[in-house]
Amino acid sequence: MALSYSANLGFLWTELALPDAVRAAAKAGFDAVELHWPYAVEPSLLKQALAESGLPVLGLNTSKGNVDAGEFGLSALPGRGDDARAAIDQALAYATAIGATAIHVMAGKTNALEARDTFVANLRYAADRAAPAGITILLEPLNLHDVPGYFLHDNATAASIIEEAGRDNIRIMFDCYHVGRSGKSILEEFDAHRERIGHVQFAAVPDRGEPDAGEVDFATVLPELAARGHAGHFGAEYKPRRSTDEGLGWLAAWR
Ligand SMILES: O=C(O)C(=O)[C@H](O)CO
Ligand SMILES: [Mg+2]
Repeated sequence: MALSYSANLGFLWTELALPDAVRAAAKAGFDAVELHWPYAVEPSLLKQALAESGLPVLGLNTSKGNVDAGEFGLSALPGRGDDARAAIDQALAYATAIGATAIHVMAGKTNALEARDTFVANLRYAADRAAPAGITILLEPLNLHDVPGYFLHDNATAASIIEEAGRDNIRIMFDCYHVGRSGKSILEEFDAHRERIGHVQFAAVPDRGEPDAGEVDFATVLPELAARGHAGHFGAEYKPRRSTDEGLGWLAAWR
């Protein structure tokens, strides 16, 4: 079975302007692109590059908030409802302008008692506004080594939050790197939450470099995830050890 790969342009070709990174991903043979925080780029420039390349754009993230204050997302932060909803509106407007099909609503760093209720309310807000445009809302557990204090750090919690939110267009962004870095089995976690998974990402564990090195044998794990039911793209969200182009041997080898 041929797998489809998406280039995460938050990490790949970061030396290029975003529209040129889209062109580089197409030239390298990727099937799609996905973004982190594209907001500084005029959407029409991105749209033009996407149209030229013929690649779909899968998703983007809501704003991190006040980075200088250490924020990494807003949607689970009690008392920040206006900012969280503004970030969701911004993401929806940008996604609609470029034709992106999903938005990762970032929870943020908090251990407040009201965090879960706050996150559920903001996810419902996002899902209800995204539904008419056919956009999926993603939530992503991040490992606590990389993002200490992040509210959402395991798939079981993500699944129960989705259940509680009660909207059909909310899914888990299943990042194999975060699962592996948390010391869990990628296949077992995938099986446990398969019905709720909307997108899959990957990178070497534990260094987050190219996926053809490290503790996880992605050359067999990714086809196994496809065989177990993942029909979508696999998002290459890794930090190249040297240049992006020098590290693309895996893409040709796994085709
Ligand atoms: O860090 C990740 O794994 C992500 O996918 C997010 O977009 C946040 O950086
Ligand atoms: Mg990820």
